[in-house]
This record gives sequence, structure tokens and C-alpha cells, in this order.
Amino acid sequence: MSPSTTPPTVDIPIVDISSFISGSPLEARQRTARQLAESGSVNGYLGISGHGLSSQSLEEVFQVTKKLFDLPYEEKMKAPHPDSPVPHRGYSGTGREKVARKTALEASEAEQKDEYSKTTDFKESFDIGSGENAVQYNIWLPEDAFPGFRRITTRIFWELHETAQALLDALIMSLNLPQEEAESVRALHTGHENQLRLLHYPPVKDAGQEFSRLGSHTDWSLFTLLFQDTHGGLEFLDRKTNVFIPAVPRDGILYMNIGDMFQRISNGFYPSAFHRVVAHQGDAAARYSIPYFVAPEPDGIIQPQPSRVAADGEQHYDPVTFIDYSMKMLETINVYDG
Ligand SMILES: O=C(O)CCC(=O)C(=O)O
Ligand SMILES: [Fe+2]
Repeated sequence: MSPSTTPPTVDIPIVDISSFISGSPLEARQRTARQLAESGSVNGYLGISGHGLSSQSLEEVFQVTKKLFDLPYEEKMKAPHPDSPVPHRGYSGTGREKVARKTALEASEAEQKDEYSKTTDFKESFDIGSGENAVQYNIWLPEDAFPGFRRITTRIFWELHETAQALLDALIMSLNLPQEEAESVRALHTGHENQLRLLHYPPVKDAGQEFSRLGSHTDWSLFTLLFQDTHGGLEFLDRKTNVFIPAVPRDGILYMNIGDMFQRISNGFYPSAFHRVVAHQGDAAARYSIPYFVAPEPDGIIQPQPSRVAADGEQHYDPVTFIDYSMKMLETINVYDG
């Protein structure tokens, strides 16, 4: 059955992770980890407060995002995403990606495959990563096309990395892994595979009906941190009711969703959250959002941790490497011009 549309507002649980940001005593961190497990294992999405990012930094990156997408198309195309899956960096114009093709690939029913493979994204994006990643290397605009763009986005990339490390530590603690397993999961993340994505959803012309801005999908990250402007439209699927719940923009709250990689590591304890972006009837305004995909090292083995498998009595996923998994996904969602 296809998921239905949104009910009146249902609150998404919020967990305060400040104990991991500030390195609080063990007891406080354990309390946070328990809250993550209790609330996050239900649907794989949560609101996060106490994330350590200043409102000033966030305001600045939203200003930069808006200014970037306000540039003429020819200027943005001075940093074009290449006509190949890698590097997944630089500017991609509206309609170029079809994220729901990932869902079509995974769907078991022909009808759903067909529906999802036809869904086109209505967004433009700019992807940025670590300067030390030689494979996924950055594609920058010339400095005179947008002075300061590189400096500001690089700074926010590493600020977000701090938050990602803290949240990863919290998620690892929440799984009660033996030390050796905890260390091996921790070692999968260096930050150099993370991806900062600036997104602009253009205004919708026909605001008379609900409109898909980004097709339903799960991310293939470990987990994703998501910041959005005040317009809303992001929705997460509640697995129990099969209904999409709006992730209402709230001051000081980022939304976190589990991705396919952490679902596998946790042997499904944390489900990869199914989500989408819609424009609701009457809400035709442009929307800006900023996901930060927290990703493992390319060659690291992503597998259900043995202690979780022993507790569950069954291993739900085969081992994969992030490079193999993500290449398949990138080839699936990108429609190349070349
Ligand atoms: O724009 C949003 O709020 C969500 C973006 C998203 O889900 C993605 O880029 O994977
Ligand atoms: Fe997503």
C-alpha cells in the first residue's frame, strides 16, 4: 500500500545531544544514548537539540546558499558537476537528479518501480566535501564568481563534522557494543567522505495541488544532519501507520535521519528513514535546505556488528563496502547530459 499524506501535526521526538558535544560525565552521556535508542530505533529519524552549531554560522550558510542559487545559470555552471558519478561535487541544475530511482531499484512490486522511476526532483544542488579527498575532489567556482563561498562553506563543513562525530559517538554508545566493535565502527568515519549539500527548491508554479519536490527515498549515508529554512515540506514515514509526518522547522533543532549504512551496522536496530519533500497546496515559495551526509571510509567493511547479530539471532544484511554501495546509487540517481 502506498503511504498516505500527512495527518495534523504529530510531534517528532527531540533528543538533546549536548552531553556529547561538551564531553559531559559518562552518566549524562549514557542517558542521552538511551534516549537515542528509545526514540530513534522506532523510525530512524529524530529532532536534535544541543548540536553545538551557532545560529550565526547557520544564518551565514543559508545566506551563502541563497546567494549562490541567485547567480545566473551560466555562473553556477562554472563549477559543473561532471557527467559521471564521481566526483559527486559541484553544481547540478534543476531536474538533473532523480533520487526516487534509488527507491525504484529497491522496490519489489512492478507498479511501485514504475511510479518511483518516473519521479523527477524539482531542485538544484551544490555538493562540497573534504579538501583531502582525492577521489571525491571539490569543484569550486572561480573565487571572483562568488568571493568567500569556498572559505565559508569549508568552515561550516568542518563545524558540522564536529557535530557528526559527537552524534556518531552517541549512536555507538546506544548500541551497547563491546569495545572492539565500538572502536571498529568509530574508525569507519574520518570526515573525509562526508558531503555538504546546498539545496534550492524553486517556487512551484501551480500551487493548487500537492507537488513532489524530492521523491521518497532513504539516504545511503551512516546518518544525515538536515537544516532547513522556515518553509517546511520535509516529511518522514512513520512505519507503524504508513503515514508521512512533517518535520516542522523549529528554532535550534536539526533533523537527523539514519541512512542505509548505519541500518546495516546496527543489524536493523536503527531503520534507514524513508523521507521526501513536498510542496503543499498554496505553499508555492522557494525552499532552501542543507543536508550533511555523514559517510564511512570508501573501503571500510559495513556489516552488522557481531554482538547485535548474536542478540537478534539473525544477520539481516550482508557485508558491503561504501564505495561499491554508493557507486551503484550514484549511477542510479544521476541523469547525465553527456
Ligand atoms: O531538502 C530536504 O529537506 C531533504 C533533502 C534530502 O532528503 C536529501 O538530499 O537526501
Ligand atoms: Fe534524503
